[in-house]
Amino acid sequence: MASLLPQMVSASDVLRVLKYADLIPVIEKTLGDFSRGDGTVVQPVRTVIPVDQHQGYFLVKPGYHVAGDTMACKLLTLYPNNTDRPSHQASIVLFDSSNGSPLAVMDGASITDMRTAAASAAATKHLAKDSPHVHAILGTGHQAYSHFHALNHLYKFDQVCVWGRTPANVQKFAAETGATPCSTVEEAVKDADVITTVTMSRTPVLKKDWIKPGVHINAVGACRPDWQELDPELVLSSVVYVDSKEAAPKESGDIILSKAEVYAEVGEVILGKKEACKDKTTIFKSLGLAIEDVVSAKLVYDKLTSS
Ligand SMILES: NC(=O)C1=CN([C@@H]2O[C@H](COP(=O)(O)OP(=O)(O)OC[C@H]3O[C@@H](n4cnc5c(N)ncnc54)[C@H](O)[C@@H]3O)[C@@H](O)[C@H]2O)C=CC1
Ligand SMILES: O=C([O-])C1=[NH+]CCC1
Repeated sequence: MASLLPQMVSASDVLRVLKYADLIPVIEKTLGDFSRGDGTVVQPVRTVIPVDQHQGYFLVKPGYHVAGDTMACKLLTLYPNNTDRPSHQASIVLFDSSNGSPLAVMDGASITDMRTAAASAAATKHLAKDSPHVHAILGTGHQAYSHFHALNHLYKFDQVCVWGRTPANVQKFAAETGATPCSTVEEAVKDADVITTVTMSRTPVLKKDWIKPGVHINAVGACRPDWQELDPELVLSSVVYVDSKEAAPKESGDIILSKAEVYAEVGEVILGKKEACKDKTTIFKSLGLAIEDVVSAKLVYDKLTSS
């Protein structure tokens, strides 16, 4: 009988084999599969358990890609106040769906960083005006780095601007990436064609008056119903796309508190079922889909087992 012990896959294994050239098209297709609504993807809205006595959250995210016959579950902790370790830590268990055996336990933090940025890249491809020149990144944490690399994979920006609340981290990010350090949000976004918000803020950091109309915004932070990254006036004056129409009204403070209407899932645009309103300001409100973790884990597993 085959060994039932799953293979352990470290962050360095993930980073060695997972490349945006492979991942972005896989995530783009998966966002479309998710929005088909025909059972291709089976994925409940995630379970979030508040760990109040430590100001943390425990998230459980199972999913099954029926057409790809792939199933996995991500277990993620979100501890916003961590200082001696990352705010997001995770493991993904990939299963053999034909017999239920666990195939691998993978580092889920590295996969989360990359698959989230790949989803934003896919959304940007469909919702931003062609050939954007300037990308502004608000935040300097893990997602700031992954979004820098994923969007650079897609576009040759003339400039990437970065703002963060901690000046030393802005300088570090700029030195490591070549981005332009900015001391205010306004300075970072004023010429931007694409804006990515990847902060842990619970109150709006980006205002409507500071941006050029017609920009595309990847709103990646603020994953709790009472957390916001975007000024409600900005949300209400934009065309709002989400990853999941089921999750957004339950989880996104930017949508719930502004009372904005969701126009479509980005997957519906990818499928050609809904319009990409590129002449307007567009927002992709990303909350993160379990199925993104499932297909990314499968990609990692296939790469590792074929090499
Ligand atoms: N949509 C999705 O699929 C995912 C979303 N996220 C979210 O993206 C955001 C960034 O995640 P990571 O980069 O992994 O976190 P991180 O902990 O590595 O970085 C967080 C960044 O936010 C900044 N920050 C914290 N409080 C702030 C405030 N009040 N105002 C402005 N900046 C503030 C920190 O200085 C840091 O630059 C978080 O909100 C996280 O929950 C993370 C993973 C997946
Ligand atoms: O999808 C995900 O893994 C997360 N979304 C917000 C925090 C983590």
